[in-house]
Amino acid sequence: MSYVAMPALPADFLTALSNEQRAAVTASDKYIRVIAGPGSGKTRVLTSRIAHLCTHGGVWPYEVLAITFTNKAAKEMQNRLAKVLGRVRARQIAAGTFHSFCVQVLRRFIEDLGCGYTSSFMIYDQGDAQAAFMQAVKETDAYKQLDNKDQRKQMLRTATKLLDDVSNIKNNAPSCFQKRGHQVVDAHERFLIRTGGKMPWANNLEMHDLAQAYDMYQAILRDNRALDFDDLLSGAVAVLQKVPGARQQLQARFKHILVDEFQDTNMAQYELVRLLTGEQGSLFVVGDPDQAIYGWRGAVVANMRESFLKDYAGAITLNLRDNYRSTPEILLAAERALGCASSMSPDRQPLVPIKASGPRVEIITGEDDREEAQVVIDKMKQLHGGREGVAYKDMAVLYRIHTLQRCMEEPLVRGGVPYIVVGGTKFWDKKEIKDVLAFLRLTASLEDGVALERIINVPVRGLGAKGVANLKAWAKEQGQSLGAALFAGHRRARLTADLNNLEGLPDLPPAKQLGLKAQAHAKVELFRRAIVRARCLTEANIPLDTVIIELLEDLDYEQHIFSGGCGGGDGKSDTYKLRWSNVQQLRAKAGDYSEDRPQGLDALRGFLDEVALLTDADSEKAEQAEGVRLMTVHAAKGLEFKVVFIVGCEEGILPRVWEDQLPEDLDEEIRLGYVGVTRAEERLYLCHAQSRALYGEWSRKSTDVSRMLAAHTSGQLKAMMAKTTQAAHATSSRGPYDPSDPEIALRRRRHGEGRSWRNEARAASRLVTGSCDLPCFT
Ligand SMILES: Nc1ncnc2c1ncn2[C@@H]1O[C@H](COP(=O)(O)OP(=O)(O)OP(=O)(O)O)[C@@H](O)[C@H]1O
Repeated sequence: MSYVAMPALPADFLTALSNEQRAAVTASDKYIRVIAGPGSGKTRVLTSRIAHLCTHGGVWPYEVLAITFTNKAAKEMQNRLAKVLGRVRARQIAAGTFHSFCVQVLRRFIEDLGCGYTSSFMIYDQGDAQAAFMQAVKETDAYKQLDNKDQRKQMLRTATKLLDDVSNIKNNAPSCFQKRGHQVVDAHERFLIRTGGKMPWANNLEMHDLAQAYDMYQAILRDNRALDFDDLLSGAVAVLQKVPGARQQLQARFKHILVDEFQDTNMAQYELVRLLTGEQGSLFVVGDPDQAIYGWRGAVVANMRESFLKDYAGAITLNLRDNYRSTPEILLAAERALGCASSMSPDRQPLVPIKASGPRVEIITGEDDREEAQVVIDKMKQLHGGREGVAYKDMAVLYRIHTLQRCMEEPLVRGGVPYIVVGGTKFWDKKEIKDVLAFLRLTASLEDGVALERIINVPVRGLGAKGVANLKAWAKEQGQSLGAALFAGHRRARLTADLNNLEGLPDLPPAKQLGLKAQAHAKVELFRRAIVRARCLTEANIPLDTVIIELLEDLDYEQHIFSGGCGGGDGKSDTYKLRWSNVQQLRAKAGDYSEDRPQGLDALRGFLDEVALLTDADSEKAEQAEGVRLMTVHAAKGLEFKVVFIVGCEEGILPRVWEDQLPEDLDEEIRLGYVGVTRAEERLYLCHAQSRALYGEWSRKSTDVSRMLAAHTSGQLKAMMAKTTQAAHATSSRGPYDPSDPEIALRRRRHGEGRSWRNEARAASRLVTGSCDLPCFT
């Protein structure tokens, strides 16, 4: 597998570019939009343009802001640039994701907004936000009015979905920071009317209930001095809108802004870029509307398609059409998949393969999902053990939904094929890691109620729900949050000379006053002292990893894991060793992070920020480790593999189809298929099962083959394929891709003669009537 090899930039980096890439790198226009197909070298272009600006354009590195899709991409970009500019200059380039950039803006300017937040705010990740939102929903009238327990449960279950709505609302109403719920919901409604979207929450809560939940949720965040991911964006937008000094400072610094994956920007991100660019800045955006796959989380493809040209007078458009990644056969499959969409960009340009012809795209048909998986695994073994000797790490299995991961895992284990799940249960989502992070968050912010709630009874302190409720009631009596009440007087605490103990921390009130049993009371006191001691050690600039060792020892956390407190048996089992080694890894990561930085609370907060801002694509799986990669198509965005298997190419799975689906949602599913197909460099296998059990169903149900796969195999396309591939294959030593190949024909028959091929026909007719351009392989 290559996690898209970034180009090493030699001093003469311009010569390594194609003509169209060089045109994009050297263009001197102020506003540039580059529409770049998959595999066309966006990353190379972005990196080279920055190098060019700094070496030939008289630009200082610190004047450049590069917004990348992942933090990892930003780091790699800086490493490559170091080869041209030198490490010191490369480090001056501000490169990161939208969220990490916004955190920096907010740490510096949030107090100027006068919204009550200080620069030491915490960042709530998805899990924390969900916990806070559950609490908020419970406070709504709609919830309280339900007297039926099942209905209440149902409402809480849908709260996760509602949180997505809230997230979309925030992202589509860029001026919403700290506004009231009804204003924000109204703004979102106007946005939806304007863009023809539908009200996502209508079947769950009325609008005023949603507005109320929104207000409650924001209040919980405020009380905990926390911001969620979406607040980071809208907060930074608010800074740029309302703090003229900040805006001027940032505009004066970032004279050259470059944004990758522009098709996936939401309204808040678009507005942020607009404000940062101002009148004077230059803006270079790269993206591909055909790979827009994040509409469901608020991305607005029109930002790239239309708004950019309207908002930036004199903007030019350049195209990168050459595809360096995939064989013509794979690109043909990609074009066909995309041809199933009901609409496409009017300005889209077909991909041009640079690679020579390769093996044909194969269809794998299983009678059921077990057989599908088995055939895939047999194929992997054959490729690995055969003449080509393809390494397992160069193969990927992509799927639309996580459930399909499980169908693959067991046969992989049985077949002795090593594999790595990318973006599955991530290191950072493991229970023990979440616990330790909650201890650290509480250390950094003693009022963080969500972190406190998670670990108030971890390791077990005999509190139970009643004990916690009594503690909360006690805090409420004093008009304080639980954190504020528990840690009151912490400022008076001092470390003893040997750093082992605390002096001056006032004791908790007696057990009776807190409504606790004596033993629980004593344990809460120990817990409290452990956290305050960790805080004092941090403030005394003790290295972060040492603070973690001390804290976990004070809390006796290893014993907690040893005795199965995190699940998975007692100390004899491997689970204990695994969990404890995860904790050790976390400690080491904290040590690495803080190694060349000043210690103290800022280092702790910086480390927690970095962790909170990790994305799936920042996955830390060792890139060189052997093993087939398993991941969703979303997680595969931006990656490339020699061999790709897309499993579950069935209607309802890829594309996912649901009731009331809007045509644009279906088109996004089709684009997702296109993204999947274009990850393959040399070999592509489109796989499906004729019957499948999904979502815990006991029996397998028969399936319809995906329209994208059907479009690929359609007989009606044969003539066109022959015509369009002729030129491309003229220079190839191998024969052209031939769908009439007996092997495929056999598989198709096996798939079921007489089956309704309505999807195939529908897709084919769209192509035949020419509603999409076929690739120009000339
Ligand atoms: N001028 C070039 N010469 C040779 N190889 C190139 C050139 N430009 C790009 N490549 C290679 O093409 C592959 C695809 O490049 P890259 O991953 O940057 O594409 P991309 O446009 O970001 O694709 P996607 O949008 O699909 O993620 C990489 O392996 C890259 O090294």
